[in-house]
Amino acid sequence: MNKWIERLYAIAGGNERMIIGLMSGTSLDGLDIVLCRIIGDGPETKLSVVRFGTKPYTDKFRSRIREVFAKRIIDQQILSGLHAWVGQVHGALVNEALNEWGIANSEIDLVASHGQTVFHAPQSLTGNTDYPNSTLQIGDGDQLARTTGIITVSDFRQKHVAAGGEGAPLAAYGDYLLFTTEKETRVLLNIGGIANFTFLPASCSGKPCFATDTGPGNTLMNQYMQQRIGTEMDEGGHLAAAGTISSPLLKALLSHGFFDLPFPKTTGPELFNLDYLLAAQKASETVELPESDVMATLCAFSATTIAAAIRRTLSVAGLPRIYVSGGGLHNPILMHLIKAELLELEICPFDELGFQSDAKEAALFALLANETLAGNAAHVKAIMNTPAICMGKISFPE
Ligand SMILES: Nc1ncnc2c1ncn2[C@@H]1O[C@H](COP(=O)(O)OP(=O)(O)OP(=O)(O)O)[C@@H](O)[C@H]1O
Ligand SMILES: CC(=O)N[C@H]1[C@@H]2OC[C@@H](O2)[C@@H](O)[C@@H]1O[C@H](C)C(=O)O
Repeated sequence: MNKWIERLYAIAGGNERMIIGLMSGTSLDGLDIVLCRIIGDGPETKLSVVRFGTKPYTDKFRSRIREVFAKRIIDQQILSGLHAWVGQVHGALVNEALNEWGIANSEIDLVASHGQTVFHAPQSLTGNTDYPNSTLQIGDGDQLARTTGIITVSDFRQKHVAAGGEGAPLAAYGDYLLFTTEKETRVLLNIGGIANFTFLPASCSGKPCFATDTGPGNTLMNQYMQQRIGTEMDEGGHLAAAGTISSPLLKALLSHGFFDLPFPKTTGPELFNLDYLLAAQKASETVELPESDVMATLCAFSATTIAAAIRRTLSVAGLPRIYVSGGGLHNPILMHLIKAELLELEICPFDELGFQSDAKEAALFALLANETLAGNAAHVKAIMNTPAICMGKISFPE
């Protein structure tokens, strides 16, 4: 028998696994690397974070990804090269982290890698029913397995798409296993480039959980800052704080049909980008607005759409408590606007749940890999309202 299949068989048959989860988000700040000890599986899962770190990307990495990121027309030679190169870079960063932590690669059972999303194309975005929903993550799992010598599970979103989903959000599964309680209805809001939340009704209510994107989180604000000011982000929301919200521009930004779609739904910077902003500015005759007013309006756009989406859950299972993670939590203007729109709800940082929020998304992919090894397709079906599936593709080092 192939010795790696034998090893995989032994890992799958055990009750405790050391799994490294990797997440690379749309903000391109770095690779989140979390080492999890996972005991059990399914509803019995116990996950603890052994180590966590974010390995910052170089400017070269960022600019190479931005050559293809969310663009419809690109150089295929570059995309092909990036797929392999990102796998190598991620593998090298895992090796570096393990080395710094004083942990041998041979102590790790699996790497669970999300990869880097470069294009997300649900039919709701493309309007083209000749093709199924699709989504593309690069950073090849074989490269990771070769570079680290560790069995790698990657490309999780494709099975969800193949089963009729949009490939996202996948967070609901891990959120449900780790953070559902009997009495408290919770909304786990993550404000990354795109904002999304998992609705977790108190288990005593018997209502189903679900996860959905709400629209832009930080992506539009970041893109505008990068183009107009030359900085990665509006640190502390200072520029937005200096401006005034433009009602006509906000109204034009809010007019897209995405916001009326039922849950669950997904989106990305393929829609929410500077062309989208310019079209809204033209439609509302606000092309000449000062930069601070545009930033104040973009901040209000994210806050309004996040709050409106959460408001739609309020009738389902009592008033939820909102736990916020993602970089948007560090933008005081954005948080102030969200709180102002949801005055009756308690809104607190996700870390209050006793779990480091920056490590959460990477840990969720470790957990999905754990389920794939355990063969818990039926749990996925029950929790995520999909057909019975196990997600991810398995790569051996040899
Ligand atoms: N101090 C701050 N002030 C303002 N904004 C901030 C601050 N810190 C982080 N952010 C915002 O959060 C972003 C990073 O968020 P995060 O790391 O959650 O994104 P991501 O994981 O790449 O996104 P996604 O979840 O969509 O893939 C930054 O690019 C910035 O827009
Ligand atoms: C296609 C894609 O990469 N989507 C990401 C992105 O980042 C936030 C939001 O958009 C969410 O839908 C998803 O990530 C999380 C981890 C998810 O799948 O749950």
